[in-house]
Amino acid sequence: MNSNKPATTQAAHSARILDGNAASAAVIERVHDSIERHVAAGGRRPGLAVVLVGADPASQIYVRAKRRDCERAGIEARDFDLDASTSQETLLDLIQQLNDDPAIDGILVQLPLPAQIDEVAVTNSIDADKDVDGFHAFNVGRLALRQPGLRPCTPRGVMALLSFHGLEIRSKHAIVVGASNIVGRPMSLELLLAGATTTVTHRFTHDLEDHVRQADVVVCAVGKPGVVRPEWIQPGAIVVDVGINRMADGRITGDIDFEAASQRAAWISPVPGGVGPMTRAMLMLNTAEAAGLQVELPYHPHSTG
Ligand SMILES: Nc1nc(=O)c2c([nH]1)NC[C@@H]1CN(c3ccc(C(=O)N[C@@H](CCC(=O)O)C(=O)O)cc3)C=[N+]21
Repeated sequence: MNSNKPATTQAAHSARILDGNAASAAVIERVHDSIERHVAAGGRRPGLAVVLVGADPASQIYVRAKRRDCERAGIEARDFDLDASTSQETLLDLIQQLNDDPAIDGILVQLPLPAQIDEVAVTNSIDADKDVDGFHAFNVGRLALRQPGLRPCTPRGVMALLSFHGLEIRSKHAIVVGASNIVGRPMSLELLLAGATTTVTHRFTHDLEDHVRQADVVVCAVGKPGVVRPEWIQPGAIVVDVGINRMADGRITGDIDFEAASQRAAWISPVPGGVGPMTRAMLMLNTAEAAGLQVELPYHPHSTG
């Protein structure tokens, strides 16, 4: 990554990489092992319904990657590609069928949805026990109350990425930058449950710099580059970049200047190859768990006690 830089600079200051590709492959392998054992013993192969409404190019890329992950995990993917003009009623009817289908363990409706469809109505129409995205109000409530339930894939994936690299965050000061429904807010709950002292900043925060400067763990989920400046990062901090931004040349980059932040952080997640693959691995894990399987993880999860 820094191969065009002098080796001395690299050795003295470069952060270690939170390798999402390696961690994701290890998780998917364990999911696969668990499923193949289950199937060999006469069990039914877990099924995941992937519903895509419309042909948003980014969504198509993610959905294609999820289908590949299902093949690697041994999950049966059932694809439902609906026209962009699909009515809410038609989508709710499909979800009802999938809720009632015993061969389907997980239902994922790719977001964002077209404007004529109410995302909240759709999310809450999914059987909470098949809600492998963890977006249903029941599951968000269970997470907040520290009850067992399906958890949102990206925050769960961030915790798994930290665990996989042996990083303990209990009693550390964590900051979450961004407070969205699907990343920032559930991320703050995960960190809180793992015992981090957790600060959440968002669009109305005035003193972002001061908060970042005090953080041992920085999770950035803004969705645009440059909001968190690398010089604010405390030397030795753990930096997790959840942002995925597409540049003019089609390549993707995170929210944080990776090269500059690497000179200060002890650990940093790259984009691509950091949180993104973990989100997808957690989808496979959630689907196996929704099917009632126990998966032996390749790491010790953060204790939430
Ligand atoms: N119901 C629903 N659930 C989601 O989980 C969901 C969604 N809707 N809508 C869109 C976002 C986005 N998202 C990504 C997942 C993986 C990568 C990923 O694997 N990224 C690769 C690179 C992919 C590339 O090159 O484009 C990486 O970071 O290494 C990216 C984005 C899931 N989302």
